[in-house]
Amino acid sequence: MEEDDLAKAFDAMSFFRPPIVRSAGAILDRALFSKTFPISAARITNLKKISEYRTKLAKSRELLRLERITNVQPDPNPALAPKGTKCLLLSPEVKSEEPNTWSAILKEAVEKEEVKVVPYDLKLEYSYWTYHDIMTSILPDEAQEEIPVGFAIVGHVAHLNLRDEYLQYKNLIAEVLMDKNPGIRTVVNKIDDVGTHSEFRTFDYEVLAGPDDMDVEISEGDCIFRFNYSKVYWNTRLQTEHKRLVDSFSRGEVVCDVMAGVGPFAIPAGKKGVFVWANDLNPDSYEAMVDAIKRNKVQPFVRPHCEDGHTFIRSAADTVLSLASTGENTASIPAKPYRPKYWTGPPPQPTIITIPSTISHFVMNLPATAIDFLGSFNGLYAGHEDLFAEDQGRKLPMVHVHCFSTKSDDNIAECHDICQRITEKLGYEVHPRIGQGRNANTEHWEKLALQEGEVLVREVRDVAPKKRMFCASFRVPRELAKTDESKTLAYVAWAFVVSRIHFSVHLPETSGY
Ligand SMILES: C[S@@+](CC[C@H](N)C(=O)[O-])C[C@H]1O[C@@H](n2cnc3c(N)ncnc32)[C@H](O)[C@@H]1O
Repeated sequence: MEEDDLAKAFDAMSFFRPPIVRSAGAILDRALFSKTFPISAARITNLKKISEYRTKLAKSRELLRLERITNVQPDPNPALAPKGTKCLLLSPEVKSEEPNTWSAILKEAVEKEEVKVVPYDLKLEYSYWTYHDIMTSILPDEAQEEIPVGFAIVGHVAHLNLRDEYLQYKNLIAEVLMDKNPGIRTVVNKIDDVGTHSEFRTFDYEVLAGPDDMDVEISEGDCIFRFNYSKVYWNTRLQTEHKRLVDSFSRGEVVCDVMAGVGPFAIPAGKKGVFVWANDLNPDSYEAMVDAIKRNKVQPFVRPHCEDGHTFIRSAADTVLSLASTGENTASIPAKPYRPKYWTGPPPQPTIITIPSTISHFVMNLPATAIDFLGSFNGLYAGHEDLFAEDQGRKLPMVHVHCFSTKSDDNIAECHDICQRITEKLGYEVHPRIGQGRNANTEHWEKLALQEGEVLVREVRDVAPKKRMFCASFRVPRELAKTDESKTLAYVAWAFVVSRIHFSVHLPETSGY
């Protein structure tokens, strides 16, 4: 857009403003938002010339350019409109009574009697204005600076987290939000911090508009999930993290999702042919995950569990290992029902896939406390060390543990903080991966070739002004997988004492963090 074009667009924006209706706190009266703007229109006498004049008047920049309003309208004259006469809406600068405001193009068209410039009343109603327009018009001056715009949409539910100063307008905000987002039927406001309500990371809420119906259906990662949003954890903002980890798993691997929720890692992973041992302690999450497994037809790949993550880490490793001994280490994938019309051969056979005997990845997304679960990896494969002997070509599992830390520009202090916490809980000293870019591509763990004790700390998202969520990935150390727990407990106690006396980490000058 040219500079004066921009200026014109800006003028039009400031000309077409909704009426000021300072009724915050009161009932939303939609009728008060109707406003008539006296502008002009070019009546086109010959219908066939509409498109020609539309182009010409656009060129002379006299055509009205207003979002969501088409500039070809029925003629304002009630006698002509039914006959199909059309007009082109003009910019507010073009006045029907003042030919000196017309361009040469317009003047010439009028002289040729192909166009007549007539007054036009453009009526804009409540339905025209955006959420932001309406809130600007309703809220008092002191509340204009940060009009609430951020909310999560989970199915038909809009989830607000209003700041205290906006609570007095909460019902108005909710009503307008619902009016302006046709897919939203219920608006709720969070009334405490996630996690304070329950260990299952659910939240207390208040319904601001619509029915108290929290049964939602959502789609993520090409999968459908149905759950009650008040009973289970769901966060739309984790979509990228879910996809990132799922993309990094390979078909045919075994993944253990220790805190799986309703399955946003597990179900899409299953859909891509990854075997998933998926667990959540919350019975409602477990139920929703069972439903999602059926709904998305991933039964051969995803096995749901409902137990404490501390014990699940070990029981999952043991179960996967014992499958071969009981002959249950295969999955049967039904053949696709489609067959060519004249097929006379035998029905297509299911595909049988062998499930590996060891787990390739553990996912632990419970950022507030997941690091505390790391002790369970001690002795994970004690007595089965030969499984990971050099000649077996098998790697110890990767652990992807989510956690919170502080926020900084380079994440260096945070990487060390996270590694120190992992060291303490694991009973094995780990350190940040050196020379790794802050947000390294993790699609191929093999290519990253993490060394034993190296941790790749990846930023996930900011959760508060001073708090960031991370995902720390590392391979279970060989020593640790075979260590018996009594030795580890002694190490943890020793590490704890040492960390209280002195703990310092030096970052090599070449660090790429
Ligand atoms: C932050 S949510 C993450 C859920 C899911 N992975 C996701 O990405 O949406 C953490 C989950 O851990 C579950 N949880 C809490 N304590 C647990 C425990 N001791 N063992 C297993 N799961 C637990 C909660 O019920 C919740 O579903």
